[in-house]
Amino acid sequence: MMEGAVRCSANYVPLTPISFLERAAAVYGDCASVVYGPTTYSWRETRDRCLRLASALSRLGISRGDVVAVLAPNIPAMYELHFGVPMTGAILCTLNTRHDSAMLSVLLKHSEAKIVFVDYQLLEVAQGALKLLSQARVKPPLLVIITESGGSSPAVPNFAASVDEEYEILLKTSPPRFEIKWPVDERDPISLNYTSGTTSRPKGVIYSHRGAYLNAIATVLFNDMTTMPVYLWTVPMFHCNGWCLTWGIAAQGGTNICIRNVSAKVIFENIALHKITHMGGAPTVLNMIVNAPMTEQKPLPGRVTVMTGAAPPPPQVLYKMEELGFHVIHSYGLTETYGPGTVCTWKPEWDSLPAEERARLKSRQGLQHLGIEELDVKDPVTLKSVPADGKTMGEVMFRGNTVMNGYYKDLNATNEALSGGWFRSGDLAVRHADGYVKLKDRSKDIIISGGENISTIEVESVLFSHPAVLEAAVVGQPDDYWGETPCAFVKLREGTHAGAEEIIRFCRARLPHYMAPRTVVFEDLPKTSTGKTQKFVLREKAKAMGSLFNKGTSKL
Ligand SMILES: Nc1ncnc2c1ncn2[C@@H]1O[C@H](COP(=O)(O)OP(=O)(O)OP(=O)(O)O)[C@@H](O)[C@H]1O
Repeated sequence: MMEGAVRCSANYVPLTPISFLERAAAVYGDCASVVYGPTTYSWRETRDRCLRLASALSRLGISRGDVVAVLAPNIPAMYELHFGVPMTGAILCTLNTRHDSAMLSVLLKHSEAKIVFVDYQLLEVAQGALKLLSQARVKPPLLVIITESGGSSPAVPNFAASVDEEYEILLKTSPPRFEIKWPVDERDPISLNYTSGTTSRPKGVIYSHRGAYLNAIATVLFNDMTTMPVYLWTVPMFHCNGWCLTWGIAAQGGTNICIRNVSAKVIFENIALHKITHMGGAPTVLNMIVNAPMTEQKPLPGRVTVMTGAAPPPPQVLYKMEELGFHVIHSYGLTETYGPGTVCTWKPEWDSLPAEERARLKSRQGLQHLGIEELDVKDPVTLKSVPADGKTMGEVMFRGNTVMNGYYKDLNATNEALSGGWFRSGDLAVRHADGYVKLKDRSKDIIISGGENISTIEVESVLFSHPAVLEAAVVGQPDDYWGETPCAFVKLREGTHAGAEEIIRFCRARLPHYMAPRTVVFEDLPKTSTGKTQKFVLREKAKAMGSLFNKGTSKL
């Protein structure tokens, strides 16, 4: 340290998003913080409720380092837990609302959660998980139910017999006087996020107060969120803490519009009702919006910025969103990068390009946001950067302050993921001449046919441009001659028709012959709750169909 410099509480405070709430209550005290149906809280009330929650938690025995889990949709309690739990020094573990009892019991056991907060509509699945824990002689966590009306919800028959506490009653009976347990070190854990489990068993990703603070700010900045945004909660808060905007909205004193279920109708209604300025959604949500029947669509009251990510957005969908007047921001990241890690920063000189070209440029994943020091596409063995030629593929790697602390109880996996001083994403990409990164595939999804790499994302974007195609996913089908051939799973728009031959012909006219699907299956696509297609399910199906070569068609 330079002579004369000191480090003390006057000039150094560990970074934590808890500060966002403290400031929001001071600066935006009377402004709406959380709206849910007829209920509206102000920032002062939200802070008061979070402090009550923290004092209730400590009364229930929660202290620094404990894990508190929650299984709930985007309701006010879910939002409050993002502050109330860290205020006690504990770690918030948000569970995926689509998990079954078996998976929940695995995650509850792994996380060693002391308490689990459960929305009343998810009580049965949670109780199933607790029963499995008891059967395995693991002490189940205390169950706190969240009802809609302070413990007397008729939707929960005799809940008193099956749960330990009720959320609103806990809040009512706990004083708002609570001495916040600030992080001792800003690297202390704030949350535990299990990955979506698209390609493997979920891994417990540890977020720190510092990383959460920085990623929330970076995300607010690249979403052009000025003071007091009105944010519609279409992204599940359980997914990377709502892409860190649970905390980010507090940083800007915004209003959180909570909704229990997401549909095009609900989205358009809420946008009009609350004058939404920002929202987010995986490409499947955007697809839902652009395909909404005219009767459900409503004119936008003003500029609505939509952050998309979690899966590759097809240019066609981006194009249609802009046509409807939405301003789309494309970001890419992983649970391990606190959700958003990149942004496809828009350049003014692109404004004058044709709409389709603009969508193509925007479908690229872009470059690192402010919280990430460096993003690179590298050879995974030599760690050499690939040339910016738009062709050479490498693995996307991240380095910076918004990369996870590690995987909970899995040091080997942590060391592997962070080896060489970079976080290895497992995603394959190229770098374009302007430096922007374009994802080609997950390394587990890429198809290798006759020694050539086929980017399933590229084939899917061609399929999406077919007027009858609503959704599409491409996987490798084992083939005795080629190794693998592309197999497309397609869901058609209602009221349209297209046969397999036509789809194949359409792709062959727009792609090199070897990249066009050889097989087309028409059916609904299996999805995770975070909007990703479960390609492993489709791969199994394609495998079960057997090699085309044996059927004498593969050499076409
Ligand atoms: N904008 C995007 N474009 C393309 N793909 C994206 C984008 N954003 C996220 N992804 C994909 O999502 C992945 C991250 O997903 P997430 O961390 O939610 O869990 P998961 O990878 O689905 O789960 P698991 O690791 O258990 O399989 C990225 O590695 C990438 O493949």
